[in-house]
Amino acid sequence: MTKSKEERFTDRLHRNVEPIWMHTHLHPFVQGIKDGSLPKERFGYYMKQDYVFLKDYAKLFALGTIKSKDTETMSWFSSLLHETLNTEMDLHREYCHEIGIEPEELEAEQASPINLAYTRYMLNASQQGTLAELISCMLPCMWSYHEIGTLLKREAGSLAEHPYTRWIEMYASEEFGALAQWLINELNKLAKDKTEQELAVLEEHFLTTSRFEFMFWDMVYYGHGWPV
Ligand SMILES: Cc1ncc(CN)c(N)n1
Repeated sequence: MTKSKEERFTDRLHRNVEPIWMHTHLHPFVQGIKDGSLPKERFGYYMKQDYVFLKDYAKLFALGTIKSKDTETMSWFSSLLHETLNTEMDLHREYCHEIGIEPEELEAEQASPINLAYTRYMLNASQQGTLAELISCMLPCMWSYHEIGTLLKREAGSLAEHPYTRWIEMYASEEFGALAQWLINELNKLAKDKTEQELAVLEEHFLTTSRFEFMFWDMVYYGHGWPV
């Protein structure tokens, strides 16, 4: 009889959030990207809010270098920071340019309540906590987007005339997947020395930020802003 493969810590994390991620994949905003039916103005609002999000999200990678113990780990975080600011945010700048959103408008965009709550949660937990806490906060962002991109690429059919081809291609790409995979591997390494109590804290961060991911899609779809 073959021995079943040992479960990694991130398998456990993924299993716990599967219902949330499934709802995320089926969210009308994500489905609208897939079939191209999402109105350009809605996509533009998402691009602007996501740009604000990424400005803060990128700071987590800088914090990652501060909390790293060796130059190889520092170098990975520095690549993640560079890719986010230059490759991923270039996509946002390009889409905004095409939609007619001026660079000044993009730079001046203010975070919606959900956006603010999500980034403040991650920045706070990452500043106060360990490197493992930092990665467990940031991981649903990278991992769930790669899953979504991969699924959409498989399900969308021809992307030749599709309005959101570049978005799908970026998040489905091997390059993006490799960055998410590095974070997964790193978290599994760090988890090996943790007590069950410490693992439960990591699990909580992963669950909370997975919920925020869903709420972010919901926010850009329905346009939830400040009530007054
Ligand atoms: C809200 C959100 N989550 C994740 C990603 C992928 N970096 C993103 N761009 N925006």
